[in-house]
Amino acid sequence: MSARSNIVCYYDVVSPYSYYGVKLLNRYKPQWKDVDVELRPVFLAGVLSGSKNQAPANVAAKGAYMFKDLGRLSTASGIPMNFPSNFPTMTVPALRLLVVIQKTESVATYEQCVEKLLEAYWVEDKDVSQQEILINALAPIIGADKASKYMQQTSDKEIKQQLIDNTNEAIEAGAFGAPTFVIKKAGSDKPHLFFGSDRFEVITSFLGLPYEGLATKTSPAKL
Ligand SMILES: N[C@@H](CCC(=O)N[C@@H](CS)C(=O)NCC(=O)O)C(=O)O
Repeated sequence: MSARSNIVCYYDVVSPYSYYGVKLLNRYKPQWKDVDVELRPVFLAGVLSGSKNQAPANVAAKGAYMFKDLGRLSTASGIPMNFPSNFPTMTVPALRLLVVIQKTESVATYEQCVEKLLEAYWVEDKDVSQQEILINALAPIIGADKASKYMQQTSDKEIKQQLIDNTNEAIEAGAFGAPTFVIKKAGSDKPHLFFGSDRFEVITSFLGLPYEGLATKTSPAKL
């Protein structure tokens, strides 16, 4: 049991709402005191099948709606998004790479790498299924040598297992999609699950934290 509240955000790079979830979390986080936040990579396809759910894009009407909703969310939040030309793509190499980085680098560096790979896919339309593209994207943050070394480590049994464990942990917590937030209030071990990048108003009310809405004072939407 911790004296601080705790938020674990389960995300996949393939998930556009995970992109918004992580961006918004990073935007709000500096205003939140006494809260620990962790970004934990999961394989969304595994979460969907493990919870007997299916991807929204598999339902034609949901897929069409989602496409419009993502554009509106970009306008409302001031967070840029360009729908990638190869959607969905295989993100397991990217997720395993982030598992290695989370185990090896500082929290700040890991979080920068998460944001960078999400942006590579959701803003720059890079094919993040390709090892070379992942290494080049992370080189400015951790250096090309380390990025290549970490990429080699993605074939380690322990790293593959960690991604499976993260995914199973999310399913066991009740996740059925991404982003999923599992939250424990300060002084309690009881987990509470919230689904979606649109739940911050409810999450902050639940934890008694400040929340300024999608377009904060500092977001481009209000400039
Ligand atoms: N309303 C949510 C939608 C999140 C969402 O649709 N996530 C997709 C992955 S990008 C998913 O896992 N969907 C499962 C479902 O809708 O059941 C939000 O704004 O974040």
